[in-house]
Amino acid sequence: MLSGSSFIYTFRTLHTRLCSSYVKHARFLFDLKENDDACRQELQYGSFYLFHNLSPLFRNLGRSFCSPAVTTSDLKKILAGYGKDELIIEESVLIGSSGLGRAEFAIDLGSLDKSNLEKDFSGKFTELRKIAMQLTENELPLLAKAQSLLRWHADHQYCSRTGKPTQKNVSGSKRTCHTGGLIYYPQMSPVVIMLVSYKNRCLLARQNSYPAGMYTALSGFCDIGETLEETVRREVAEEVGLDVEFLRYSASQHWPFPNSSLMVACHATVQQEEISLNTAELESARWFTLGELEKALQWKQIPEKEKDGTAPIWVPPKIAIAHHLIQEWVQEQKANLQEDQ
Ligand SMILES: NC(=O)C1=CN([C@@H]2O[C@H](COP(=O)(O)OP(=O)(O)OC[C@H]3O[C@@H](n4cnc5c(N)ncnc54)[C@H](O)[C@@H]3O)[C@@H](O)[C@H]2O)C=CC1
Ligand SMILES: [Mg+2]
Repeated sequence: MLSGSSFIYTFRTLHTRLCSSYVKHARFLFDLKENDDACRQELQYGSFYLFHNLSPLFRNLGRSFCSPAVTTSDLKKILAGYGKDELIIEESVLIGSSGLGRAEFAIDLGSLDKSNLEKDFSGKFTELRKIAMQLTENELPLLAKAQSLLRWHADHQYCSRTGKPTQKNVSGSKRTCHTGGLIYYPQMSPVVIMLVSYKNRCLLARQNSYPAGMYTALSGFCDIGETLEETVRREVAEEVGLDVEFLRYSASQHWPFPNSSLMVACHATVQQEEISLNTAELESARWFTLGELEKALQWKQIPEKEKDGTAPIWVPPKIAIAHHLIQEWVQEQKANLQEDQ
């Protein structure tokens, strides 16, 4: 067993090692983002995640799926067959770096024939949303980032001031309108998601577009000029007519569906039970007990309807930050109950 001081030493050494590799990684990516020559050079040795009209390529591995990272030389060989090797520079975006310290890129090959590409790369281009629940915790954020960045470039081909085409830098971290001297950077919309609670129950809601039986935490886009705290208070007032008393930050998540949002998750308490539902926004909202939520969290896939046609209550899957908030609240309630015993 480690003594106190050697434990601290080991922890510090480990921490330093982790930090220095993290710092190296961050500086490496910073250089590639800012320096076109360095990024062009790295494009020779990187790996590529392939997309077709924003759908990533997947290979079926029997019980799971993976999105293969293709090397530059393999990609070059195949693109040369289409007479399109220049796409590597024109269309690639930098999305991260591998454990081996090589850059990772994403490229959308939407201008080429989809079924031929699927044969060439032995996979299928599949909508990310359809397959998201089957991906690992590392794979989904990387593909979500890649898809969001590729979508942003596809949607920002022209300058909104001059109407002239914009040019991507090599890494794809920005686009420039050289006529107007304007630079555009990829954007995410800030969204708050809050699990409102009152005493020992919490509030979940559903919109009529949600799948049957699914309830989730309240959420809403930030209006321009608002702080996150103001958005939480306004959205809760707008959607269910309650006044937030206390707010506690929990975590955040990049959410690519349907567009790139930065989800900021928190717990909020209110001092009033009576809900006044805004039916223009929500189909239903109600208070849930600990027992109901424990049950709702147990579903690993969308539950079948009951014989009488009613849908069991379920909550978003683990990939959604709403799941994390609900899970956190359940753990806290259980801990409170244990303390009271
Ligand atoms: N990852 C997660 O756990 C969850 C993610 N979400 C995401 O949060 C986002 C916001 O959810 P809602 O409650 O529907 O928002 P909301 O309550 O603000 O209502 C949506 C409406 O806000 C307006 N709006 C204002 N700014 C907008 C913008 N930048 N982009 C799009 N619409 C804008 C539109 O009229 C839209 O119909 C959605 O994209 C949804 O997918 C929602 C719940 C769970
Ligand atoms: Mg909302």
